Amino acid sequence: MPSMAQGGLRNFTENPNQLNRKFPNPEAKVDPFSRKQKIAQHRKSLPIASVEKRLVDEVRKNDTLIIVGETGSGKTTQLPQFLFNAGFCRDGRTIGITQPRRVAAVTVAKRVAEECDVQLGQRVGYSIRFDDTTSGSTRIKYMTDGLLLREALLDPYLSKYSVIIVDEAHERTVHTDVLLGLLKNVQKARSKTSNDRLNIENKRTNDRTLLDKDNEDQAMSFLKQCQGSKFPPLKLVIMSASLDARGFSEYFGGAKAVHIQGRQFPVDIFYTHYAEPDYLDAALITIFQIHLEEGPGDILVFLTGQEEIESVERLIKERLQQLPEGRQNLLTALIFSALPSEKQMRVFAPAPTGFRKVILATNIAETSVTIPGIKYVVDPGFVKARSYDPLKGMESLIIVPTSKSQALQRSGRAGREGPGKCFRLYPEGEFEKLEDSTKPEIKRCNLSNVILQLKALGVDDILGFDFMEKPSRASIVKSLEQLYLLGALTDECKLSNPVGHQMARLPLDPIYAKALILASQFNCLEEMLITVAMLSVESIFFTPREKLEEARTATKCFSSPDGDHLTMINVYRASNEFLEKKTVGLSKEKSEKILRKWCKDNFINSRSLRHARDIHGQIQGHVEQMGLCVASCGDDMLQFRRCLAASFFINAALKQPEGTFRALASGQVVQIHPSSVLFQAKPECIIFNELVQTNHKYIRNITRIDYLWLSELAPQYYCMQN
Ligand SMILES: Nc1ncnc2c1ncn2[C@@H]1O[C@H](COP(=O)(O)OP(=O)(O)OP(=O)(O)O)[C@@H](O)[C@H]1O
Repeated sequence: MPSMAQGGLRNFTENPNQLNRKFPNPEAKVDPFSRKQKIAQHRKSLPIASVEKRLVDEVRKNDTLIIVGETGSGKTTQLPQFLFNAGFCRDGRTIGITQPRRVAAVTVAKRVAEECDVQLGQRVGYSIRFDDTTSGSTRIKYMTDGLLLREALLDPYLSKYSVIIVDEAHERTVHTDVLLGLLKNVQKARSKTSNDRLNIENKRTNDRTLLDKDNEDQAMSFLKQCQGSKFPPLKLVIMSASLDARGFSEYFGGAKAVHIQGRQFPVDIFYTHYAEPDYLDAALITIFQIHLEEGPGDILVFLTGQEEIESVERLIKERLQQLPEGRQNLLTALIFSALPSEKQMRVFAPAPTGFRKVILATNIAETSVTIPGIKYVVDPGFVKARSYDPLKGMESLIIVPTSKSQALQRSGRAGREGPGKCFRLYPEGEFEKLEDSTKPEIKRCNLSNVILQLKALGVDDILGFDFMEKPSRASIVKSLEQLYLLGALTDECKLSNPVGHQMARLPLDPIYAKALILASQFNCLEEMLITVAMLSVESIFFTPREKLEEARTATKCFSSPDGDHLTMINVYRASNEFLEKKTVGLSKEKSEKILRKWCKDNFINSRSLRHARDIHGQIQGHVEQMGLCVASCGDDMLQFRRCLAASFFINAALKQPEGTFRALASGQVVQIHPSSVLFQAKPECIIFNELVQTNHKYIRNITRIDYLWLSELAPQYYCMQN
């Protein structure tokens, strides 16, 4: 391999339209302030600080307000504090701020608590799935958009909120879009209840004689219905650095949009001269180029997923060893959604003195977060996105170029504490060709989860729901059909009782929620809990290219001839046995260390396994709360495979004469992924969980089943087809 100096120095062109290049470098200043004073000073210096009064006035005057301001201008951290100080929580109500991602909700809440000089969980807190730090005194609450949707199930008027701020609305996650529609309804309902209350009360006091008995009764019954719902109108603020203000304004009936001018620090943007044939290699070279040639500051690199991140991490470590000892001071830190939260938080810890940190991240670190120390961003320009084919009912993940607004958000992660640099690994001309914004997720995903939630919220007419951008009729109909086939909906398209309601309570994809419910009837819920947990993480095995044979031999002892689901159960159980035998009486840290070693010896990805164990515990809590019976089928794996067939019948496939498979639902020709334990065996009939589209259509997570089980266990589908 060529040395870095010879091998791959990239030439970058600098974008002539850099922003605000004249800013002084704050690192050069000696800071005489204490941390508290420093924070106060920092807050005053944010561009948003100069428009505090105007923003508060606009929120007072408008029920819905759209705020667009540069990344880092202070929207997320400051606006809630401005509104709190202006009295928006005076009557005990709360300001809610939604984020598309958990990590943003957590880190921003921590930062704002520190800025307010309060303990997290007091005035300022966060609430995300499985982790709630709020208390009765929380008035500024950061949360994920999905969590607010779940709150609406219990409190349809969202009565405890005076203001809801939908942050990073440009991301247009499916949850954001559903939330926007829902918030519009809540706003209407709340202004109706407050107007009606006002009208009725006015009538009762001013015109008592004109109010006949019936009307009075009606009015009283309405007031009773609204018991506890003396709601002031709900204020709604939509924010982002890069959203299409006009589209949002139109959706909210001509809502006002305000723009906050200015950014805190400049970020210089660089492009490559030519297109890069291998963006991972280009990223690697750029990382080392920065490390060897640029001044101090950490590096943030955007990659598309766990596998890519882990392979770049390995390559960095290998290449570091080729550098002289004094230049090996580069540490890696990883962040992606399948990583447990406490591990994700590690990227926020400063690098030890004398070291530079390189953070390898997915788009989880793209918006809202401030990672202290980041001065350089490396952006290859790709993202893994969901894609859905409603005709085939198939969802897949594909790697696609980012949009302009994503590129802008990524570069915005530098320049938050001082001037920064962003290296885009594509030519400037390519940037111009990118889409302005990302296609809303609701237009490219399976909607069964969303529809289940809307039904549980009492929205029955899904086709008539006021989406900001309506998903296609075909995908709504396909998802309704899937929910019906899973037994979540009745013939009248209402949520079924109890199955539909139970499914809506579980924070999982409907197909997995149903699998758990079915497993309690098949007496194999213990096995299904493990399966669902293991399916929720990225690849459980870790197969380095150079140790392929060794890995194959080591993992053989877990392999089940029946398929990947049973193999996963074997791994999980083996790890349990190992922990029980080897770690009795040891501290948590020691046990974890020993388990990591065991994973390494067995070519198991210890991160994925730990995460699966975590998820397992959380889902088990849910199913126990719901009163499902957690029993094991013991060694009767036939029973478990029948349950898999009953659960995942929509994803069944039959072997074709030439060794490929035909998915029964869509008719697509697919191939077993080489990572599957059934890659060689190729049984006659299988069910699978995932379709991955690269140059081939691969299916993963596969179990062998008997073809006849399909019509026996899923007659609603297979008898209908014949
Ligand atoms: N956790 C943190 N640690 C250190 N500084 C922080 C932290 N969070 C925010 N800041 C500082 O506050 C500034 C404003 O952050 P904030 O998230 O409010 O901006 P924003 O306008 O919402 O940006 P974006 O659109 O990128 O989310 C940042 O540029 C950074 O300087």
